[in-house]
Parts: sequence; C-alpha cells; structure tokens
Amino acid sequence: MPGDENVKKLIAVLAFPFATHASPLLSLVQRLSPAVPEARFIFFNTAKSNNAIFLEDDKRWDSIRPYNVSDGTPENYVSSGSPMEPIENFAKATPENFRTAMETVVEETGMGFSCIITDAFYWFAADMAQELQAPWVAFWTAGPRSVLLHLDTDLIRGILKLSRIDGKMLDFLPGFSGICATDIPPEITCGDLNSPMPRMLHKMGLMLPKATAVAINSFEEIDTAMVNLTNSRFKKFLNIGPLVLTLPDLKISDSEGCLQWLDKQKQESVAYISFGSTVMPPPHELEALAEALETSGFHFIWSIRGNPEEKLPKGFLERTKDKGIVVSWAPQLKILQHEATGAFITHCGWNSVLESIVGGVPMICRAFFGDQRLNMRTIENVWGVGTGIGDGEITKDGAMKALELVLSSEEGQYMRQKLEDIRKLAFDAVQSHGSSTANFETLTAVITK
Ligand SMILES: O=c1ccn([C@@H]2O[C@H](COP(=O)(O)OP(=O)(O)O[C@H]3O[C@H](CO)[C@@H](O)[C@H](O)[C@H]3O)[C@@H](O)[C@H]2O)c(=O)[nH]1
Repeated sequence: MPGDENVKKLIAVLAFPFATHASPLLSLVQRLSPAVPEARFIFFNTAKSNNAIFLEDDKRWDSIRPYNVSDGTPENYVSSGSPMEPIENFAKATPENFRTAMETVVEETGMGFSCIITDAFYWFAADMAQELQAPWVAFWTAGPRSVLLHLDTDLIRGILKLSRIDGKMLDFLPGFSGICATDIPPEITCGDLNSPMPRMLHKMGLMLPKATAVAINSFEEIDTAMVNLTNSRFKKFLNIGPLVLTLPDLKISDSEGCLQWLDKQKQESVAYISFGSTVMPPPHELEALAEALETSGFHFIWSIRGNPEEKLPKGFLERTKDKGIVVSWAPQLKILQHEATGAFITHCGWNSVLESIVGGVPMICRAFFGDQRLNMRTIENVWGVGTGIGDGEITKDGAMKALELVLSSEEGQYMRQKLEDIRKLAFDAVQSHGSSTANFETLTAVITK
C-alpha cells in the first residue's frame, strides 16, 4: 500500500468473526468499494474468518484488504469443546486486538483512518470514532425489531422483573404489542446477564445511538411499523438490503448436485432444511425430523454440518435415498430460488429469513437463540408467511403437520401469495428508484465526507 498514490482514504472495517456476521459485512463493503474508488478498506477480522470469506480466486475486490487480528486464544490452550469458548476468548482480547492492528496499519501506511465501519456489536467504536474524529458506521446484520429491543434493554429488564417473564407481553413498547416476553432475544432477559454476549449487547444498546449511521441488511417495506420507530432512535437508520440482491452473481459451489436434483422435482414440492452456520438441534429433534420426513414421504434437501451418518437415525440415508439429499453445506441461496423448493425448515437466522423471502418460500420455524424467536413470531404473526413447528421443539407429529400445511394445503398457497407481495417489495427496494438504493446513497455520502 505505501507508494500506491491512488489510495486517498483508508477505511477500517471491524468484523465479528462468528456465525453469519462477517460475510454480510464483507458484502456491504464490496458494494461500497466501487462507490469510493479512492478508498482502501482494511478488513480487520480473525484469520479463520478471513480465510473463510475471502475467496482465493476472487480478485475483483483489490481495494478491500483482509487484515488478521488476534482471536484471543491463550498460548498452549486446551479447548473444553464448548461452542461459547472461542467467543469468550475473542471478547477478552477485544478491543485491544483491533486497536493494535489498526495502529500497525497507520504506522505502515502513514495514513490515518477516515471512517470506521463495524459490526454493530462493537460498542467501543463510539470512542474510537471520537478519537479519530471520524464517522462511525455500524452494521446490524439482523432485523429491525431486534435492534430496537436492545436499545431498550434497561427498560425491559426493569418492567419485566426478570425472574418471571412467562406470560408477560411487550405491549408497553410501541410496535411490539402481541409479542411475548419469551420471544425476545434471551440476552436481554434471562441466563447469566454478566456473560460476554449479554454484556456486549447491553453496551451496544447504550452506544449505538451515537453512531453516525446504522446500516441494516433489510428493506423498509418489510416492516413499515418499524420505520418511524428506528428513525426516531438513531441519527441515521439506513435499510440498504437485501444485500443478496445487490451483488454480482457470486460463484456458489454445488459439489453434491443439489440444483440438478431439484430440476427433476415437481414445482413447490421439496422441503429444504438448514439451521444455519451455528445451531445444531439436539439428537432427539434430529431424529423426530428424520422420522417425519420418512413417514410423510415429502422430498427434501437437508443441509447438516458434520457427518450425517452419526447425526441421523441408523439407515435413514439409505432408506430415503430416492426421496432426498443430505449435504454438509448446500447452495442455499440458489435452492431457495429454485421453483421446486416449497418449504424451508429453518432456525430463523436473519440471512435465511431474507433469502427465503427473496426466493418466495414459506418457512417452518424452529428458533433457538438470539433474534431467532422474534423473527419466528414476525414470520408467523406479522407477515403470515410461515408456521412454528409443534410447541417449539421439533416432534415427529409437529413436523409432519407443518410440512403438510405448507406443502399440501391451501394455507400454504396463501402464504406463498403473501410472500410474492413481500418479495416484489424486496426487489423494488433495490431498483434505482427504490428505498434501499436511496439509503445506500446516503450511506456512501457518510463515508466519503
Ligand atoms: O448449507 C448451508 C447453510 C447455510 N448457508 C448460508 O449461511 C447463512 C446462514 O445465516 P443465518 O440464517 O443468518 O444463520 P446464522 O449463521 O445462524 O446467523 C447468526 O447471525 C444472524 C445475523 O445476525 C442471526 O440472525 C442469527 O440468529 C445468528 O445465528 C445464510 O446466508 C445461508 O445461505 C448456506 O449457504 N448453506
């Protein structure tokens, strides 16, 4: 970079390296980079996450440079295998790992950062931005409802009296009537509120209103009740998505031939199953779902991380080989856009929800943590484009009823019609006259100022 005289600005991008956070942030930066050709974006992230999201053969984004920061793993560390451990180690190393890396880049280039773009989790960016006298753009990777709830954490904790939230409603919050307290992100109300995630999200709720702009991978028309509420709480709240509709067609690997297999299936007949990048349902729920698929006979594609032989009932793969495909990673975006896909059994991660809307596929919801229950309620009660599965946990009976409802009933068709309306709104939002395009221009102005 030293000696590259075309580079006039340095922009720091601070990624959260877990779940599906870093890759939508990279998508945002990829979209911004042509709009700011004089800028070089330094993408600070752990080596593991950078290696996963920066594709070897993709040279299109020369102006975006991955830069590895410490993941906080102590020397000679022996993992206990807990999935929270890497997050806890990383949280302990943050923000010093980012500060050190940023200082090194400033020394190496002789340039200062003119803007910082961060995952919205990074509340400490408010101070960094003030020190640098630079704008702070925070990127929220989930939906508008969950970010609003995090702003009101203290209020919610005070009113709900944490010990007993069952049966309590959020009617005291504008825009949330009909939502149960048990549906909101658990980090707000239950468990060890002093553990790293609840603490980080609490601080985020306090600091985020200081951001110069909060960008979100969503579109205003998806939840119009939220637009005034979010606009009134932030300096600038910019819905700029769905980002999947704004990027050039990326190469999506399909080594197991899911798409070719789908080509041979009837329209809207296949259930696609995935619980995202982090969640793994407990063994008894996997078993119940496998039994439901086998007994009902619906065709399916099941994306399940790890060895499916170990995770699914004995003999399931052999017995269902004419009905379905089981893969460790699927071309989800393409599957959801295929006309043969008729239902999506999902954990309701925000990226999956948006991709299902873009594909027009009704959802069967089994939510686990974070924003997922809230997304599930919005899918069921606000948009009417999906259904829960049993009483929360997957049971054989609950899964069979949900599959029947979505794939073979009039109600499923009705969901599809509603989805078609929302889908059109999503495509409109990213057209040249659309709301997300206008918001993206505002965002570009913030970072070029
Ligand atoms: O076989 C697969 C499985 C998943 N995906 C992709 O992986 C992403 C999954 O993202 P998401 O649905 O958001 O799930 P998580 O990875 O679990 O996301 C975390 O981050 C989200 C955004 O903040 C939150 O909404 C979730 O609750 C949180 O778990 C999507 O883009 C999928 O297309 C594939 O391409 N192939």
